[in-house]
Amino acid sequence: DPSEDKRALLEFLTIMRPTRSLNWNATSPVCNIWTGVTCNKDGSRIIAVRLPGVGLNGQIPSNTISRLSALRVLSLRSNRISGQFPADFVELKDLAFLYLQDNHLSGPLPLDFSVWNNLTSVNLSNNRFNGTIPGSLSRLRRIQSLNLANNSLYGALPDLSLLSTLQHIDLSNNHFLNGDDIPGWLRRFPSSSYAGTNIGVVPPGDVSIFKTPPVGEQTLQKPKAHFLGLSETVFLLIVIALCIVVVAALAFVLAVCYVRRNLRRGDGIISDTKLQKKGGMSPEKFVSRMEDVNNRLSFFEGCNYSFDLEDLLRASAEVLGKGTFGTTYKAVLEDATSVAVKRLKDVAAGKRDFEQQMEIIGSIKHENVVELKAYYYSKDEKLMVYDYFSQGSVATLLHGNRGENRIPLDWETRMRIAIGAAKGIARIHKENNGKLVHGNIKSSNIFLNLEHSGCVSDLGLTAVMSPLAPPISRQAGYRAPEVTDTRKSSQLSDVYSFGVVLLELLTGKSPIHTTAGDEIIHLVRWVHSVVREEWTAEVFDIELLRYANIEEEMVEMLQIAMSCVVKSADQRPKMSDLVRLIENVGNRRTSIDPEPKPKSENEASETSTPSEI
Ligand SMILES: Nc1ncnc2c1ncn2[C@@H]1O[C@H](COP(=O)(O)OP(=O)(O)OP(=O)(O)O)[C@@H](O)[C@H]1O
Repeated sequence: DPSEDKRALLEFLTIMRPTRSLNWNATSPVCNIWTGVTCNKDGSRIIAVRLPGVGLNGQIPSNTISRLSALRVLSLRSNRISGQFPADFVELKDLAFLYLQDNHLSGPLPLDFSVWNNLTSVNLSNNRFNGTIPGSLSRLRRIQSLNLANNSLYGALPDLSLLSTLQHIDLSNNHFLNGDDIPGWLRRFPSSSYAGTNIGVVPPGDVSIFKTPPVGEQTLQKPKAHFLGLSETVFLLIVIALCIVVVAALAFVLAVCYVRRNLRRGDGIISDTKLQKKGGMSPEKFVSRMEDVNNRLSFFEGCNYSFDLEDLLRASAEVLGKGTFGTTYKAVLEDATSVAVKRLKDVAAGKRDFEQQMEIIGSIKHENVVELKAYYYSKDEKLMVYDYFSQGSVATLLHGNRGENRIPLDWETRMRIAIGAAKGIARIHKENNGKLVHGNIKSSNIFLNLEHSGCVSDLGLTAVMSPLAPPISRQAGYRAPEVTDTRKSSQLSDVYSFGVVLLELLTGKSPIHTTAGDEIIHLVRWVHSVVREEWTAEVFDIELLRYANIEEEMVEMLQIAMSCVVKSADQRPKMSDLVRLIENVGNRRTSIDPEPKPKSENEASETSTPSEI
């Protein structure tokens, strides 16, 4: 028996107190009996410890695991391990596989990865790590898989171009990772591996060109930076206009000097009036010309905004993100009003059809549908204006900031999001004689209204977009199977996407995420497989395990979600039925226990699995 390794693990066990029995007994032989432990051939050392989802709690005590100096595999995934990355893991020099995903680890990543030069696969996803990604990762010459998704890492990416063995990387949903361009080495991986980051996205900041940009730096060469700069055509027009004004002013000054000189000489030929007629356009005329070229913003009835296109052009703008249909900006107007402006790309509809669709969308006034306030259509630009939601979307609330300052989304709020979104979508489905399709339901298109209820946005755009536009991978996790085949969305495909959002609320996982084998998988498929194999609490978001008396509701909601994501569209429930079903789950609770309370420490560690209910 590896007695020294055994002692180290027993010390680890005493402090971590797993909720599942591991059969780790001081008197029993480690190599044959102890759950999750593997020894080398002669039984002299422990080489693998695999303890996924066994209810380990708290910080890994120092000088315990680190004493297993022959360890090659360490999997402590899906527990409730907190604290920083254990500094003494540097002692584990032979480590090749490290799985610490789905825990509550925080703080920076280890600075020097080169101490583990055998590392082949690292998964630290779904934790609360923050700080930058260390450049020392580039020295892992055997690394095949690196997963840092769903943390709060920020800053610039190090150059990992030397990692020729790397086959899989996932950096997604580290919202503050940035970089103007996608580095060459990252381009060989699918875009889902850096979705939800700012890599390749214009950095947030003031990008309005109408605030006298330094020409040549932020103007024509960098079309991305122009947004509210609108199109290059409009921008060019303004530059030309300014040039003509300057030339006209110069001509005016020269002419005045010339006339004055002549007058002084007593031989004045041209009067001031003549000069003005000759001098071409005055600046005022330019403004009115511009107004002719640009249509105005079309506001919907009841909208209390008083700005116009010019105000919007002058506003400072910040990129919120790039989506399927274009880029969304936060624009702050001179009176400090903030609005969200969606700048559409690949619009196929002509002006008339576009306006008709906008009228349908803008006519929906419902507390669970984000109101379209205004739109703009010109040959080069198509804009949509909404209220700005400063809290961010449900996607941000669920998967965003997982660091120290994270505010967990409690069960009550998740239920309100689900009911609100269901009502909003049901309302949309009634529009246009019951034919309107949302077409893009996902958690980044759901916000919280003033009552903290779900509120859906970004509807009805598939109808005006080019069907030839390339499918966006970020939509993939939400797309019903029939939409992948036919590229046509329907109300029943909306139900499928809504089911995925429900699964997101229940599991806390993104629709495309990584699992134990470090393979990118589909949330729907993952939930199906877990439910098929065993009803484990692993399906539910660890954050939800803090709340008492919600297991039954979670299971009911899981069943509702599963009914939405069935393959065959006609077996899915209608949105109106879903509203009733979800309300029933919520109502039953409010009549028993109005506010689910966080559990006491003991209760939390004894959480029953759905099969035990
Ligand atoms: N009204 C709004 N207030 C605050 N943030 C918004 C608003 N509308 C959109 N956003 C955020 O801006 C970002 C980009 O949104 P956008 O709708 O362009 O793309 P998306 O939601 O990621 O994808 P898609 O285009 O498929 O909907 C998202 O993070 C979204 O949540």
